Amino acid sequence: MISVLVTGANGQLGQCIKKIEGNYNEVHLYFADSKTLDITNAEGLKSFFSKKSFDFIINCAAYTNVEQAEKEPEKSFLVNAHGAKNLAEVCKSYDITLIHVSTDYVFDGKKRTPYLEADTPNPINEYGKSKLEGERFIQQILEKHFIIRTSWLYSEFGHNFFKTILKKSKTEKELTIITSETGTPTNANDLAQFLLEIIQTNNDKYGVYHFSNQGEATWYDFAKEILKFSGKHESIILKKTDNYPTFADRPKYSVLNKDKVVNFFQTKILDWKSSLLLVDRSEE
Ligand SMILES: NC(=O)C1=CN([C@@H]2O[C@H](COP(=O)(O)OP(=O)(O)OC[C@H]3O[C@@H](n4cnc5c(N)ncnc54)[C@H](OP(=O)(O)O)[C@@H]3O)[C@@H](O)[C@H]2O)C=CC1
Ligand SMILES: Cc1cn([C@H]2C[C@H](O)[C@@H](COP(=O)(O)OP(=O)(O)O[C@H]3O[C@@H](C)C(=O)[C@@H](O)[C@H]3O)O2)c(=O)[nH]c1=O
Repeated sequence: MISVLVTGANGQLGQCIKKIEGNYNEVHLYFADSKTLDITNAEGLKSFFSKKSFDFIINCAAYTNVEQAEKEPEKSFLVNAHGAKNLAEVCKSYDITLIHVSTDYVFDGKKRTPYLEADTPNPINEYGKSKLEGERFIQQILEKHFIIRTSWLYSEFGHNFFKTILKKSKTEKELTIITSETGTPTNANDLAQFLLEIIQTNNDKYGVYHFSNQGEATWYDFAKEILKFSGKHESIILKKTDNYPTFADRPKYSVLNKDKVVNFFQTKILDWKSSLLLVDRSEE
């Protein structure tokens, strides 16, 4: 039995992992939410790990409010950088492999072809800067790590663009959506499955990997497909804009190149539009 701790378990990705728990008989998952295990509390972590043992940690704990991070960057750094550092230290002490989730927002968006793992990050907002610092702490402290950068996560759980558009479509007749940012919407259920596949392969190909769904879209394209998905595309006016006012800057282009995960893990990745159709409709 492989013993795995999932931190930040009540978040979007944590809940997607919980949903598929039953498909992996050889993996025992222990779910810890932010109250049970605060990754910023180094002493609390030491006490927790002195009583329990794990082979892997999947770190789903993060500060993910991109807008708010501009106003309180210290909170974003506390969780995304120092929390990640604390976990790396614990993993080193107890010989645990850390699977850490990071973001396309570590890039500045100046490229026009999909970002490779070898491309130099240059985040343009506080959330992205804090996530990059977290990556760097892990790389400095711990050999046995997988850093999985993903993008534009959505699912039936938590807060995400998909759910925002569904909610807005219930009360508003018209939506205005940005066309000047291109990336790849990623079904968090697909990512959850990939993370458990990494554990199952039990390999030592440590390092940084990019995982998202295939293809690319603007937020406008994504909103259009969400409205189609919910059958609202004929009743709501969808307007394009290239300037939606926000506190945080976002990369204009953040599509991730997935060749490395496809080659190393032989994983099959769905196109973003096909995967959107598979989201659980009961939560709508
Ligand atoms: N959402 C997205 O679009 C994307 C996310 N990512 C990355 O994917 C990962 C998962 O994201 P997602 O599931 O969407 O995020 P969520 O915001 O849905 O979940 C994050 C979870 O972390 C918990 N958390 C916050 N602070 C702490 C802490 N100090 N100790 C323990 N837990 C804490 C939160 O708990 P509480 O609510 O109680 O604070 C929450 O349950 C993150 O690393 C994120 O950076 C990458 C690309 C895109
Ligand atoms: C709600 C809304 C947003 N937008 C714009 C604002 C912004 O530029 C873009 C995305 O909006 P959001 O704020 O929902 O998404 P955002 O929080 O930026 O999403 C990001 O979250 C973090 C956690 C990540 O790691 C990223 O990969 C990415 O998923 O869409 C519109 O144009 N119209 C709208 O009605």
